[in-house]
Amino acid sequence: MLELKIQNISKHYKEKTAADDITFTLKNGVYGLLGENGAGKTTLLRILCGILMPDRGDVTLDGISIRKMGAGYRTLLGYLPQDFGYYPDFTVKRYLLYLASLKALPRDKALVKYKEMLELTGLLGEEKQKIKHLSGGMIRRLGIAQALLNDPKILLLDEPTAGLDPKERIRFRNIISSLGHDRIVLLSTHIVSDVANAADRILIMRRGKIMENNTPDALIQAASGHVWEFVTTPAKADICQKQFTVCNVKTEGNELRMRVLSGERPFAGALAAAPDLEDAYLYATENREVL
Ligand SMILES: Nc1ncnc2c1ncn2[C@@H]1O[C@H](COP(=O)(O)OP(=O)(O)OP(=O)(O)O)[C@@H](O)[C@H]1O
Repeated sequence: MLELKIQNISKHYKEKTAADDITFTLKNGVYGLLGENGAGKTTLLRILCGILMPDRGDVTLDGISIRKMGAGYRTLLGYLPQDFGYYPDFTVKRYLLYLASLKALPRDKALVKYKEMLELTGLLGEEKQKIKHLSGGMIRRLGIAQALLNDPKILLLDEPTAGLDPKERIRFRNIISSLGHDRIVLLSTHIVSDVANAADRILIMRRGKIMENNTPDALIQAASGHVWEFVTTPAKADICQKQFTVCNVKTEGNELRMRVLSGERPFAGALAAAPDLEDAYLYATENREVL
């Protein structure tokens, strides 16, 4: 099993710190990289791809620096950038075969592989369609198809569900879940539900640092006892918004059902609620200064 080690990685853009002494190890499985916009996710993924040099630290695969591996590393890698470049006038088939040739796949293998990828991503039948005529969701699926052409052992996906409707998100999540058995999959997103079911581990990134690296269950467990629900009036809800981190608000007739984070029971009538991963993410990031 491959072991991708990220060791003391730092990256600065002028005075901005995008990666701040990051250390963690990836093995086979699906990892969700969660963080708000600007947390440093894209920077980290680009460093893992070897297309961005860190100021400090190193990334090693089975003990060998990826800088030294060069092209050998790239053959093991599949990458879906946030804004992946595609050619609007290319057909789906031409695009995938073109990408396969860039990845140095022999033609006969490419012809088999591109069909397999179309099947996996639900695009079979769209071969002759020009990319500019595909929906946003189909283009994203085409993005994952190209990233998988060389059967990569390391798959890096940067915000793959951005702009997708709920049905496409579910479709995408199902594809991701099926991929983590025999490879490293790292998926960056700021949407918790994108990784809630698919990820074996969750990395939470904030201001260039990895604040948490744990299983979803362990994160949920840590938030246990800190999530409360109660029904209140709109006027009182305003006060609560200022007092607590609010996980959710739902209208119930003239009143509001609030779900908040609190170290102790906020009111006599508040009931302890079982945390979900969204609550756990808020709990892990709320009021915690990044050291
Ligand atoms: N080329 C650059 N020059 C200057 N600052 C940059 C550059 N690239 C990123 N940054 C800054 O570094 C920080 C991390 O950016 P990055 O794109 O890695 O975050 P992100 O978590 O991927 O955010 P998003 O979800 O918005 O893409 C941000 O504050 C960003 O403005």
